[in-house]
Amino acid sequence: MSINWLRVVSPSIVKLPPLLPFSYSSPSSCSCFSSVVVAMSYDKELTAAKKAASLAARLCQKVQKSLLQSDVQSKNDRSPVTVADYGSQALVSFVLQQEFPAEFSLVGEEDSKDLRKDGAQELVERITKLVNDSLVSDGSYGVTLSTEDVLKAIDSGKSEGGSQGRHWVLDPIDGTKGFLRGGQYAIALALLDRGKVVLGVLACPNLPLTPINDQRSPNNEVGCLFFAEVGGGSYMQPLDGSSTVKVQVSGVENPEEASFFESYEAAHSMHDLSSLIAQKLGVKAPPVRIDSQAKYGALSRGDGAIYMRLPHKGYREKIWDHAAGCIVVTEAGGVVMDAAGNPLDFSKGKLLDLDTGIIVTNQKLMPVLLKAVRESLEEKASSL
Ligand SMILES: Nc1ncnc2c1ncn2[C@@H]1O[C@H](COP(=O)(O)OS(=O)(=O)O)[C@@H](OP(=O)(O)O)[C@H]1O
Ligand SMILES: [Mg+2]
Repeated sequence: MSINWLRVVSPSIVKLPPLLPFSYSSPSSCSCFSSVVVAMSYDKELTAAKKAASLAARLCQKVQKSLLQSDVQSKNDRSPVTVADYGSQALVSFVLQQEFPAEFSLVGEEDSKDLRKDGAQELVERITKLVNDSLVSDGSYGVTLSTEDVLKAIDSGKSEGGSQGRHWVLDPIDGTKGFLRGGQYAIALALLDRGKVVLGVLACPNLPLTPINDQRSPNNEVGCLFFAEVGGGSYMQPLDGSSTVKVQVSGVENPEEASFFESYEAAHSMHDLSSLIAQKLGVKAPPVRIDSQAKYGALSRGDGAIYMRLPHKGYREKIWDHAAGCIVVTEAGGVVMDAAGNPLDFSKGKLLDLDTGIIVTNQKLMPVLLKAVRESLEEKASSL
């Protein structure tokens, strides 16, 4: 890796030290894991998670490429994302089970119910072919899966998670709308150990390797893999597996200089509320709207300083939409909280039990962001 390349990428990306062999006490502000010191290494799990997510990313890239090249694709045809979603979950599940046959539990977004219905056979065959092609190109396992093997691998994701034992947490394609649009999406994989997120991997096939909106360096090269292990920092490498860099969140202290991320889809986050909060903070830059947990990845390397996710009333957040992103950001020095200032609790099963929304920023900006969020929520409530 050349130092010049590092300089171009971002001032907040610094040279890579070797990965630490053991985890150590986490910063008290970190919301993803325990403040108890646990001398535990998850290196083997991290290596497997990176491999699984990278393979799944390649599978998804292949499907998205053919989707975008196809001019007969109807706007409402969700079959490409369906095939890639299930294929990604089957592949990740298969790889993790091969690596950890003794102890395996996966909380995945998908299950095979719809695939077992009449008329789904052709879909299942397409998924199986994609998975087998990926396994052949990897060459590690020397097996060919049957359609039933693939359905079983998908269904291994039925765990409920919780506060006991270890559970993998997977969003096989986070940002399905972005995937269909040709925009951002992510394969998000995390490991919970006794209810705490201890590692996370975010494969973002369409995220530029250089900072988003950087006028000086064109975003020609895309495909980022972010990964973090508790106590070991956050890292990014190109999806092709070359040079790794350590990443850090933005050090911006003046909110006027901060730019913020939010969901691309207005249905997923209240853009009017985030705009009010940004106004209170004096943020000058317009919002950066991108799909999926690619937002956490981009924030972890300092592309922007704030991420606000403020779903409409009644929406319940799922752990697979935040677990990997949360540890990637906290290990990069950031803070992830709900809108009331509580850390996220991943030990309660598939759902997060939280107040109003999720906000993410660096340690310096969090108090002012929380204040602006509280005031804006009060104003919104009194105007109803
Ligand atoms: N109504 C509503 N409110 C809030 N969030 C919702 C809602 N509906 C869905 N989702 C979840 O949002 C995930 C997509 O993440 P983003 O909102 O960051 O990206 S995007 O703007 O939708 O593209 C998306 O993840 P995927 O389903 O994996 O794509 C959903 O889990
Ligand atoms: Mg999702």
